[in-house]
Amino acid sequence: MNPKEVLSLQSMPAASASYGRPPYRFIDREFFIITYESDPAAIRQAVPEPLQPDGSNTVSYEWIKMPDSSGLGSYEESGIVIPCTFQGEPCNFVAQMYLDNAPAILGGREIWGFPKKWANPRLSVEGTETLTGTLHYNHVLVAMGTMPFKHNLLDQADTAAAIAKTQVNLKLIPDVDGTPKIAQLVAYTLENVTVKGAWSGPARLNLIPHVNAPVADLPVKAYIGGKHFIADLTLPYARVIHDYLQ
Ligand SMILES: CC(=O)CC(=O)O
Repeated sequence: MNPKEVLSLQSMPAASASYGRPPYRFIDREFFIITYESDPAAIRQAVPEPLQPDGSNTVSYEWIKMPDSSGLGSYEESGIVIPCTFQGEPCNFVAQMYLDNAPAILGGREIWGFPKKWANPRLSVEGTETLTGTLHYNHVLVAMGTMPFKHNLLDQADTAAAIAKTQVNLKLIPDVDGTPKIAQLVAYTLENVTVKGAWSGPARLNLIPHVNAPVADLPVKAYIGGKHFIADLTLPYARVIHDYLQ
């Protein structure tokens, strides 16, 4: 391999790329999102400056089922998103993410800086009527959410706008000597969103303390509600909005 060939490689390992080249198109991506009030001090601790929590004291706990994801495969994901502002503009900070697909973990961390760890999320309709999300970490249940199945229609244009809200990750990559090599806030905006169905309803969420999957560090104080929607969308490359090393 000559240097030009090295620089044209998609990703490690050189012998076989771990993930396809973005942008990634997701077909029938199914979301279950429970929004709740949490502890303002816990939210402030989880959000890296210069991002600011948006003052609502809310957190969204998510399950996402992705049966058809170009460049990645089929997988499920679960995690925590915190509504914030960056320089006064609204965005969502992705605080924790757990999933069961190696290409999506590797590509997600290496390109966008998603805070991804391996675990076993599941989104399903249990007992014919209850939309149910679970997250197991090392075979131990750490999160369970429930919502009635498709009770109230949600506006599809509002849902598409919510999906296209700017998302922000904290990308951290150490250098070979252990010092930070990359320390950035990275933003991206989902594109070409087509909402295929969207529903709302009451929801309940149980978060269980676990040191390696600390979802319960953002405790539930009061429920706001649940949303369930299915959409096609594209994840493009990202942009750096803040560099901690400059
Ligand atoms: C590649 C990705 O990071 C997309 C996702 O898993 O949400």
